[in-house]
Amino acid sequence: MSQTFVVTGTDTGVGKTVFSAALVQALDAHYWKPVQSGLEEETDSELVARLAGAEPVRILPEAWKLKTPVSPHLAAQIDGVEIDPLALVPPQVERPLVIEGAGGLLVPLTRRVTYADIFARWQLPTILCARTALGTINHTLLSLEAMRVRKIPILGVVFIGDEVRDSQAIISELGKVRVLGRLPKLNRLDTETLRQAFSAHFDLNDFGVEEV
Ligand SMILES: Nc1ncnc2c1ncn2[C@@H]1O[C@H](COP(=O)(O)OP(=O)(O)OP(=O)(O)O)[C@@H](O)[C@H]1O
Ligand SMILES: C[C@H](N)[C@H](N)CCCCCC(=O)O
Ligand SMILES: [Mg+2]
Repeated sequence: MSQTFVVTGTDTGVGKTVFSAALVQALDAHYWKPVQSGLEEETDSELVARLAGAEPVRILPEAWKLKTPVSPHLAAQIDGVEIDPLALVPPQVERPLVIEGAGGLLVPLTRRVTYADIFARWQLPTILCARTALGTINHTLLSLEAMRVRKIPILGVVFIGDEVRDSQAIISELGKVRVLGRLPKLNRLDTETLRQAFSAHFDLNDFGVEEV
């Protein structure tokens, strides 16, 4: 069976979806956003489809699509529904699968359960997306601690942003974590620039693919 990866982050807006699109494109993978909160603008699934050039069959339907761009637990309450954490089971698919959480690690899906609890149950290789900007050392090390205390399998950290060499190094050293690569901020964000950036900054061997 092909490999499934979970993409989480140190915060909302760090670049999980853009990195997910790059990985989906590189692995010719499926993408799944179990819970989408905020439907006014382009959804994460739509962004991945567009940036990865993925045909519709590769984009798996969200389990919950919630109107308001807030924490999933509140977005569900506003829509008069409740997210059932036990219903969040990674689909069995032939291709590799990239699953994106929402916001950062400890984002609540209900008033009792956070995404970290789900990732701990899934026991899948989990990628932590982090900014390179000031503040990321604390956010990233805290997120790694939260992952380790729950025994969430950590594949590594992906930095998103301009290079900040010492922040990246101290996170790797103190966090005792592999840096999978850094996705630069792209002035023009499209399928081709994303493909080139991923190819230049990441090694497919780190994602279980033998590079030929
Ligand atoms: N490498 C990049 N180059 C250029 N723009 C980027 C890059 N990564 C992210 N962005 C931009 O930053 C914003 C946030 O990115 P993204 O939607 O991927 O964050 P996220 O972590 O998935 O957020 P959410 O928690 O809402 O899912 C978007 O406008 C996106 O276009
Ligand atoms: C709406 C946003 N785009 C994400 N889908 C949800 C982010 C939840 C963040 C909750 C919080 O950490 O305060
Ligand atoms: Mg996203």
